[in-house]
Amino acid sequence: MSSTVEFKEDTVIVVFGASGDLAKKKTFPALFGLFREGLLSSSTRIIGYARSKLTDEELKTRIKPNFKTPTEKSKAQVDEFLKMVTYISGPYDSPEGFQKLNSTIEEYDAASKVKESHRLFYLALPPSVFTTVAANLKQYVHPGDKGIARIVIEKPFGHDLASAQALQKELAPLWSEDELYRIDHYLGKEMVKNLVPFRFANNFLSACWNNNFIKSIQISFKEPFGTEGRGGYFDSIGIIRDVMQNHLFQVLTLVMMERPVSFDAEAVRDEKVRLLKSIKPFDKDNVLVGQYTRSEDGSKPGYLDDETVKPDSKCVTFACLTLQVDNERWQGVPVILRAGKALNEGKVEIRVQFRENSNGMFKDINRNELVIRIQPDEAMYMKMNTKVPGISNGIAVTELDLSYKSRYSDFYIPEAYESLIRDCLRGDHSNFVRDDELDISWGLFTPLLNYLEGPDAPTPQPYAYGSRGPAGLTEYLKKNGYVFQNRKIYQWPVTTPDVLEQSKI
Ligand SMILES: NC(=O)C1=CN([C@@H]2O[C@H](COP(=O)(O)OP(=O)(O)OC[C@H]3O[C@@H](n4cnc5c(N)ncnc54)[C@H](OP(=O)(O)O)[C@@H]3O)[C@@H](O)[C@H]2O)C=CC1
Ligand SMILES: O=C1O[C@H](COP(=O)(O)O)[C@@H](O)[C@H](O)[C@H]1O
Repeated sequence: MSSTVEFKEDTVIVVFGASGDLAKKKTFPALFGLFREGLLSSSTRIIGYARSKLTDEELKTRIKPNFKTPTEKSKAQVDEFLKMVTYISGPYDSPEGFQKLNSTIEEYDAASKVKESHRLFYLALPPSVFTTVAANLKQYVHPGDKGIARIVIEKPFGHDLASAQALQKELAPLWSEDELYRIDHYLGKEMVKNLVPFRFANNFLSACWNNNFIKSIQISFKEPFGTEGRGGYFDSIGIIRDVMQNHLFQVLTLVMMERPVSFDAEAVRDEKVRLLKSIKPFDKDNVLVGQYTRSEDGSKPGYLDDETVKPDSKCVTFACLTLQVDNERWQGVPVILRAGKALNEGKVEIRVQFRENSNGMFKDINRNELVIRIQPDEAMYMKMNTKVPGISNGIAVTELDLSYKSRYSDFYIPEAYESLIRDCLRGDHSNFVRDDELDISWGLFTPLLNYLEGPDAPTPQPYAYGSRGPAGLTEYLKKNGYVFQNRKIYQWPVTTPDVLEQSKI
């Protein structure tokens, strides 16, 4: 059966791990969001499944507070949506619950007289039970030739190359790649989804998107909070596994891949894989790692203050890596990946710096820089050198600015999970991770992680909670090709004459 069949009326969605945090904070609110926007049919049946003994009403009470209800109409939609939700309590590792689930779905299908059963299984579960649940679902709840089943799994897809391959080996005989949807929620973010159209639908960009014009690329993830409350969990993971190997690498492939032959999911993913294959092994001597300490004012704890963390932990909560893509388009362009927790702000952005203007008529002219802000407040701005307005002949830095808040104030931008669940219902794999992407990215990260977690690991540089990162950061960025713009001649949002006056030809 075709993988691109769209699931519409009478679809059954089962959320495993329904009693957990992810389901409560992301999965159910996303389903409600789709319903609210008219993108989920009211004949959909949603079944929560978990081990906890809960009634339908208890599940509903638990999930409801996280629903977004911006209008009076949407408040009224909550009860309507909750009528679609029921709960089954059952084990993950034995047949009973799965058999009950199957008979419940069969009853729904019979009542709605469906010709073909459409079942979406969402595993909001820890990796320790992924394969057990996947196996039981395949055996007891898959509709076989009576319908189509899709299964969504959440990261982590392994801890290193060997475990990722082992997970894949267990899943592959059960669920075909066509049925499997590996979520990386960054692929559902508006600005990330925009990368392909932005890059390939603008001819001027295509012409300069290469090493003849681009000097460096930086992809940066900053979070203003630490691991408070989940340090024990984070300790064996670290920031590189947590956000770089997955989220930032997904962004990187979309920024740097070649033009796919079409929007077809496999065409896009083939190009991502080709790009990944061109990345050179990381240079372990060109890595900056850090771990946060107590904030300067003492109000926020250091990483090691968490009792669930080993007192001598070398866990990396901040990392900066520089990689090279060894192909004709990108040879010689450093790509800096930067990620950290407990920093001075929350921000995820891509910065593309262009080569300096070679014309000698200007002095100290700034590089053009394209900033694509993924969050908060989606925006794209291109820093340009222009004449100071008025009588002056000075050159000033200003920006061509696309701020979504003002340009698209009336548009509804879905949450990442809404967008991805919708893609899954439509049978569109473009924004999901394919198995071979994992092999290559883990193949690149595993030697680096082995080094950082091995006997010769460098001690992470301390940085205070709430700072920009370790002291060596600015130097590191400079050494690897990112030039910090001259702040004296650039102000946002208002550029006043006295600022502009500072730069003259
Ligand atoms: N459409 C919009 O919303 C627009 C908003 N703006 C806003 O204007 C402000 C300025 O924007 P922008 O010029 O892009 O600059 P940013 O303040 O975002 O910083 C530019 C870059 O320089 C780095 N940096 C910051 N301080 C230093 C330092 N002391 N030494 C070395 N590197 C440093 C930043 O790293 P790090 O992140 O670590 O600080 C970042 O990579 C921002 O608040 C931006 O959001 C500008 C244009 C359009
Ligand atoms: O996967 C993860 O992502 C979040 C950041 O997601 P965002 O959508 O809020 O940017 C991060 O906090 C978490 O540690 C990580 O596991």
